[in-house]
Amino acid sequence: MAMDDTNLDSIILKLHDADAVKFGEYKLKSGIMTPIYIDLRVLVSHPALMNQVASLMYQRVQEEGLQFDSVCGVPYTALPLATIICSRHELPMLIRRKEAKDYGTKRVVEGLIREGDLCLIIEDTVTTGSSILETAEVLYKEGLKVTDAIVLMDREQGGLPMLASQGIKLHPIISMFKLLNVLQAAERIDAQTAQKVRKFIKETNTFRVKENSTEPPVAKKPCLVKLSYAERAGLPNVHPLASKLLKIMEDKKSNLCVSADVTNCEELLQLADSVGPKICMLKTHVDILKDYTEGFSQKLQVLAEKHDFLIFEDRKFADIGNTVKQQYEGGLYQISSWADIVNAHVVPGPGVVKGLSSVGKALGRGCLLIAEMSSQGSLATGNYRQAAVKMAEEDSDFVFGFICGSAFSMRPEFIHMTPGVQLEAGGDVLGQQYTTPEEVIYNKGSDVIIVGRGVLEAADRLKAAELYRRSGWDAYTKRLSPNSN
Ligand SMILES: O=c1ccn([C@@H]2O[C@H](COP(=O)(O)O)[C@@H](O)[C@H]2O)c(=O)[nH]1
Repeated sequence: MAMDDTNLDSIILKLHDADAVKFGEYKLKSGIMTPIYIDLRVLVSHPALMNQVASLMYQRVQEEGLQFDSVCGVPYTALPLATIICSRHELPMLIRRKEAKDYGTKRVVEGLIREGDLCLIIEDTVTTGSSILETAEVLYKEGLKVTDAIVLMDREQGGLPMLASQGIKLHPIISMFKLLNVLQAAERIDAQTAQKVRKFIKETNTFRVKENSTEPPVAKKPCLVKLSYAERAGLPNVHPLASKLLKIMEDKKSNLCVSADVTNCEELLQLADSVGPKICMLKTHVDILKDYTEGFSQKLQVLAEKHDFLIFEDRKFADIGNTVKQQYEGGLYQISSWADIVNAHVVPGPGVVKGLSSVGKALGRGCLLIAEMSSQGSLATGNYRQAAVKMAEEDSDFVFGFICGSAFSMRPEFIHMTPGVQLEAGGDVLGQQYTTPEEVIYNKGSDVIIVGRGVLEAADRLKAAELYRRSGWDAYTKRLSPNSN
């Protein structure tokens, strides 16, 4: 059975009959209101149609000549589609859990996993492509490769080029414009409705291919962050503070955070004023200051405003929710009143984020989770990073990134920041380990370099900050260049 237009048209009309295509006012996952909603969950009540859809999807797999070792449906709507395809054609299937069990095997992907196997993703509807990316991220972490995804319905709002930029080629069966044409021709909708939806789709494209780029979006080797900081700042799900930081980084051409590990307020303020134009963020350890006063944090905020950088208090909260809430808003330092960003260990579990969020969210603050540490012998290894990702995804209205050694989240709205950076790789006598800006930003795909002693111990701190800024920025522009992989 070839996928001819008549067959496709008849499936579109059947989907409309089954109420899988709805016109009105609906909210998308991104929060945007849409005049058309595709609800393929209804397919489970229409087994004949479900079978036809699964056939169409498999037909596409064959037409494209896709080679793969296993198939994984994006939970939950695409799961029965993947099951039908795998059962009919005797293909090994993987099931991605949305929530890892906290008993038994604790697996996030069920089925036989062999390192390096290629997995084909099956999805019902694509808008921005973020759900496919989330599933691909989980599969990557299990050691699998993902290069292709088959989707029944592409809303044509940027998912295809966004996924291409991340190394995944999307194969849509039905496009939004095709759907509208068929429904209009069959007089299921009038011209005005069709036009309104077309206009909406055109105006709400969530991904822009770089201007002056003549290249079509082609599938590249999977790369975590091929988008520019500016592009990521405009993503629909990005945290407002992450968006602000990404814009600052783009405007100031700086992915440098200076770690102001000095012990008196005046020196810290002088440092902030001096290196301010070179940095996107200043990191503090307020509890090492000998002479902290409330006036100090006010002056620091003035400097942050003057030089356009964010303040990150590296407090590393690590207690139960009720305690961190008090540590964050109260005590001597009243951190929540002046620090844009704080961070937390994931050891206590989600309560630590909930406690901090109960104070910081309303103030527009944000949080980073410590997924890895730069110190020798750190115990934050293995599943630890995965736990941090899960916690970040559950509270992404407050958590917007990670402290880590390399980028691992496939969600471009999360920011990765890496400490332990100097111009020469090495370490100190107390177990700190250093890598270079090039390694961190270009090879490891992280977004921000955090530099302390590399700047603080230099004879000329401003000159050193400029060296690190340039080094970090050059590595970032190299990463974005079309020839890099
Ligand atoms: O894993 C981590 C987490 C935080 N840090 C902090 O970053 C700076 C690094 O200072 P350097 O002088 O550049 O070594 C420091 O404030 C640490 O507390 C880290 O190093 N590693």
